[in-house]
Amino acid sequence: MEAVDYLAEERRKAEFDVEEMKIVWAGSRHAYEISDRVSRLVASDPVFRKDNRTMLSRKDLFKDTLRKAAHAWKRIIELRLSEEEAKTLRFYVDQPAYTDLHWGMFIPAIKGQGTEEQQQKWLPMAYKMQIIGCYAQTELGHGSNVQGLETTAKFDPQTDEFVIHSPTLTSSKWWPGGLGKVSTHAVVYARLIIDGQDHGVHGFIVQLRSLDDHSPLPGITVGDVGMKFGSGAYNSMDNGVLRFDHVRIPRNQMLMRVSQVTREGKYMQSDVPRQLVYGTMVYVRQTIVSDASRALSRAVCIATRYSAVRRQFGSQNGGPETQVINYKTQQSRLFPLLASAYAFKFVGEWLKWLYADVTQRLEANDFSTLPEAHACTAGLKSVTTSATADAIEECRKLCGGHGYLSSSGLPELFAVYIPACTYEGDNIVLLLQVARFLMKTVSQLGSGKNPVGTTAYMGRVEHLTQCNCEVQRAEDWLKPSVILEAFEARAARMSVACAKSLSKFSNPEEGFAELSADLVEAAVAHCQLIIVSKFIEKLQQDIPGKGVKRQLETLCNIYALYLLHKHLGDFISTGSISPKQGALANEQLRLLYSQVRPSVIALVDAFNYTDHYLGSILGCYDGNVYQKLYDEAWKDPLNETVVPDGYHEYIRPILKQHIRNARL
Ligand SMILES: CCCCCCCC/C=C\CCCCCCCCCCCCCCCC(=O)SCCNC(=O)CCNC(=O)[C@H](O)C(C)(C)COP(=O)(O)OP(=O)(O)OC[C@H]1O[C@@H](n2cnc3c(N)ncnc32)[C@H](O)[C@@H]1OP(=O)(O)O
Ligand SMILES: Cc1cc2nc3c(=O)[nH]c(=O)nc-3n(C[C@H](O)[C@H](O)[C@H](O)COP(=O)(O)OP(=O)(O)OC[C@H]3O[C@@H](n4cnc5c(N)ncnc54)[C@H](O)[C@@H]3O)c2cc1C
Repeated sequence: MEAVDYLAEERRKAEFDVEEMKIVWAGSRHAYEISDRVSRLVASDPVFRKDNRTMLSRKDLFKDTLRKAAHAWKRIIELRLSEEEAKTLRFYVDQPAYTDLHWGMFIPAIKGQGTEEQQQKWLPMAYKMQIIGCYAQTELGHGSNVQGLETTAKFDPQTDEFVIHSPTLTSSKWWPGGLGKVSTHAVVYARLIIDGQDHGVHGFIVQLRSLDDHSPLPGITVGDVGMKFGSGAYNSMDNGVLRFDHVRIPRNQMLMRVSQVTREGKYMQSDVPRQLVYGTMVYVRQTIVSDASRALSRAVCIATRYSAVRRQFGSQNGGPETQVINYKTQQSRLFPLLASAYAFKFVGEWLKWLYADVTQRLEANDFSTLPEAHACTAGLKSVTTSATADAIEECRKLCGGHGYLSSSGLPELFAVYIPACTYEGDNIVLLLQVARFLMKTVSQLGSGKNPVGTTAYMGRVEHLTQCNCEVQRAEDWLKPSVILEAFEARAARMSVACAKSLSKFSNPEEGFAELSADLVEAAVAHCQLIIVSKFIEKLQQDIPGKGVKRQLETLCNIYALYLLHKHLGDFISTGSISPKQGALANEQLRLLYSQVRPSVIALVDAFNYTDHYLGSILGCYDGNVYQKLYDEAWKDPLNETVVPDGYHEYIRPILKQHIRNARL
């Protein structure tokens, strides 16, 4: 029987060229071709099957992950995939694995913090996966506060070695992915102690397991931290615990780009800033922003397709009921998330550029843009992951009861995604970093140092703290300059207000702690301004394809006005806009929802996700939801027998108790 395309009518309504939009979404025609080819390759390979994942026991899931990783590596070599293709393959295989930490943190840590000599020694082995590494920073007692780590690395001048030791229970390394069962090596962050003097936290390459039989080396206790939230999800990862009992490593295994220890035990600092020890985190935070748009677009694709298929109420004369996507409440919850997926995609692309730029500068010993890169990666990681985690849960609710089924794909997506709000820096802790950067920027205004980059708007602070929004009619909100000024005024005024409040404290640190909730809000306002402004900048590019740019303009306006509506309190209390203008923004937003409505299915089709990747019956391309849900239910192990196991022990005796009672 031919599959019916329940969404075909929706697709006919699209008001733009979806094939061209696929290229915009992918970033380039080249990226689109890679993504399209690799996604099909993964979907057609039985080893990469994942529909049974949430049913597997932890041990089986872990073994399945090892099998997939080994198979992926084999295919990468056989097909001679480029780095971009390999990363795309990892994305579509869609299962967290030790390889993420090996490629995503261990190798970048050596590249960013190792000397040329160290890179030449370690990287070839790591690239060939002859050694497998992880990133062992967090401890049982300290994660956010990196300076509070307790593991020690004491220099022994007699043997020219460091002695790595876990002095307390709380110094046990705890959480590193890939550590629990797989990694042979780790970059371990420990306090460098020379001659009793503590030089702070540094990175060290430490071998953990034998390359012959995988057993832990002497002095090393290592294992998995145990089951995590949800079924399937992040349980494919062996997050680990690790303790050192006076483990010795050669001196040349301290990562020495930032600072060095000589044979004589002299500590030397090069002219690169100490903060480069944190450089790997900057790199990963940047990748996490792009990942946010992927996770969000996936949830939105599921909820949008299902909302077009699902009907409730409104039947007239026995005709079909209303598609739930036509309810204004459904639109006002869903369409901003669709717009956010596009917004995060574009800001992720920009952040990738910013990171490449700062890396190039660092290589030329220009450290001037490092603070901004840190603030942008920290802030955007925080804002996009928090919004995405909330959005996935909203998408589940948008799918009603069926969203709660594992086969909707949403519960597992939520469970696997939410730690992104915590790992690579707790989102609040990271926003406080942004706030510090903003307060520093405000304090330097008028000192002759003009703010640049994402804080350039602060250079117009006098205007921004006094300007009046020019909106008089709802359509005035469609002007990018009006939107930008409202967001700039809000962000500038919130930062300036925090700076003023801070100046009243004699002890700035005390003031910072006291005002931290307001500071976090100012940081969010600044980050949202960046996202809005990068979306607007994207639209200034030449974007080919019938109707493509127009759709993106609509999405950009939806994103900005949705934020404005959501944070109306900020905009009005800072006087950036009036209550009347807030109401006009909301009026315009409603019109935009109606405008985008005909194209929403095509807008999620533009993500070009295979049914394999989506992993959702509710989101399948053909929309044949009910038949698939019905068929899937019968595949559940509980339905393998008509009468359940345990009937004779536990159900029958209860059912029969009235007979016994009657006999008594
Ligand atoms: C089965 C499938 C298999 C398929 C296989 C296919 C094969 C594979 C092929 C290819 C695959 C490719 C895959 C790649 C995948 C990549 C994805 C990677 C995913 C990783 C998943 C994530 C895992 C999570 C890992 C972690 O969580 S690691 C631990 C993270 N920890 C933190 O983030 C800790 C947070 N805390 C801090 O960062 C700091 O403590 C602090 C909060 C910043 C405070 O620090 P400190 O006390 O030192 O600072 P301050 O006094 O506040 O600041 C001092 C100054 O320093 C500045 N600063 C701070 N940080 C930085 C920084 N990072 N950079 C620059 N500057 C910084 C700060 O601003 C201050 O400046 P000042 O001018 O004010 O002095
Ligand atoms: C799935 C997963 C994978 C991970 N992988 C790795 C890995 O590969 N390698 C690695 O080294 N680590 C890893 N981690 C650890 C991770 O980086 C830390 O958990 C993270 O940095 C948060 O630190 P924490 O757990 O100490 O949280 P805490 O700092 O204890 O946070 C607890 C609460 O305190 C609040 N808080 C903390 N400090 C402040 C402050 N200054 N002001 C206001 N509020 C504050 C936080 O907002 C939060 O609400 C992983 C964690 C998870 C969950």
